[in-house]
Amino acid sequence: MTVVISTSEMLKPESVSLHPLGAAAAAVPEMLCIFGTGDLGRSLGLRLLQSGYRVVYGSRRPHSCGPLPQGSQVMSHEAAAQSASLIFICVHREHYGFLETMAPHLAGKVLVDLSNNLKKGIYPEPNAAYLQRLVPGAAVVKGLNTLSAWALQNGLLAGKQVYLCGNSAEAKRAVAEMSTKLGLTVLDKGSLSAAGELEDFPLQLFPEWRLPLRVAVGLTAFFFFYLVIRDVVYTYVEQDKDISYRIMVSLANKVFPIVSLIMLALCYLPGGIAAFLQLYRGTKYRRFPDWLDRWMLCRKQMGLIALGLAFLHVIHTFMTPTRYSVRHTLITLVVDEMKNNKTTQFYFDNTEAWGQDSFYALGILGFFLYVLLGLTSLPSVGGSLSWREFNFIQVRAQLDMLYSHV
Ligand SMILES: NC(=O)C1=CN([C@@H]2O[C@H](COP(=O)(O)OP(=O)(O)OC[C@H]3O[C@@H](n4cnc5c(N)ncnc54)[C@H](OP(=O)(O)O)[C@@H]3O)[C@@H](O)[C@H]2O)C=CC1
Ligand SMILES: [Fe+3]
Repeated sequence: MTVVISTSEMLKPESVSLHPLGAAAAAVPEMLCIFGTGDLGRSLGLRLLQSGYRVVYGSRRPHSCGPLPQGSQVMSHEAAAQSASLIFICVHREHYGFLETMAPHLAGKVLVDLSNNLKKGIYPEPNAAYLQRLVPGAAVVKGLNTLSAWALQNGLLAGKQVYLCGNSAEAKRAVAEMSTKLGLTVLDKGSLSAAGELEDFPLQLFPEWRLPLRVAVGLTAFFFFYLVIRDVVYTYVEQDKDISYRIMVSLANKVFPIVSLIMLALCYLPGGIAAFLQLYRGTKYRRFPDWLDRWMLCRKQMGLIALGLAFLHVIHTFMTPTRYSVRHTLITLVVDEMKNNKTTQFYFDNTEAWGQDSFYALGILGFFLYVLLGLTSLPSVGGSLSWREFNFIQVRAQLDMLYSHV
């Protein structure tokens, strides 16, 4: 939809105050400008309109730029810039050149740089610093670049954390106010020199999962090869028996609980080390060493991996009696007994029955406590417990689970 606006209808920049003081000004929704009518521009415009703002697009081709959110206006870059004091730059960095030529029109404006790069280190300076160099008279704010057009389009913003940085406190405040109105939680990352860090965020793939996953894969590989050699290869060499089929279930079912318990220990160990370190240093106001910091930051992920492996262990254990090899062994035993007309193997051993049932009962209890630990670690659940309640469940569940399993 294209709405061409006459100059008289356009709001003059003086009247577009970011902090409307008068009641009259408050009645007119604030006008925000978006440069670029691509994916991000359109989704952001839609969200802003739904949050009660008015939106004007600045485009190279205002008359043929395709469908835009209903209620928005579209003009040339210059005209659009005049009607708002906050401008979102939804254009790729490669095309920033045109902003330099229109720098006089942008003096005194707040420019929000949302751009991302495809790879780290393609450009010598961050996109936002480049933009500030092209338009020195404007206040550049880097931020919101971790949002996606998809999330904006679908309104998946509530409580999502976004980062901002910029040299002008006033400009940052204006962008932060707007972001809060969209339902976002804003974290100020300081001056524009943090822009590079912000531009790297979207390029990271689950950063807090990397270390726990590496540890889990490393441990799994180690125990797997150890058990293959100890159980399969050794049996083959010593007894000339091929039991390699056991790799799939029996062996895996030995690896899962081992790695799971180690991961669980690794999840709670750094908390203990940190507490000892604080006692040793006599203060809690000194930074932990880097390795401990990194370890502490991925505790939740370690715990979740431990829970996942425990879950696999449960499924494998319940599946054991249904396996061909187990059924074959049992049937062979029965047939042998019948052939020899003996029933020595098949008297009912009460102790054995007690043993197995207790084994399963404790296993189920252990797994239940594991899940309880996992659930209380979720922020939404943990947040509803008092510190004492949280501590009680965490400590008790850990101890009981270890006892029940060992
Ligand atoms: N898509 C996403 O999910 C996200 C994108 N971003 C960032 O937002 C920016 C835009 O992304 P996106 O909307 O996906 O890209 P698109 O390619 O969809 O849109 C870019 C827009 O820029 C304008 N443009 C293109 N070439 C030029 C030029 N030479 N001079 C001036 N304007 C030009 C066009 O608008 P017009 O024709 O109206 O001038 C075009 O629609 C990028 O920097 C990207 O990194 C950041 C976070 C998420
Ligand atoms: Fe077990």
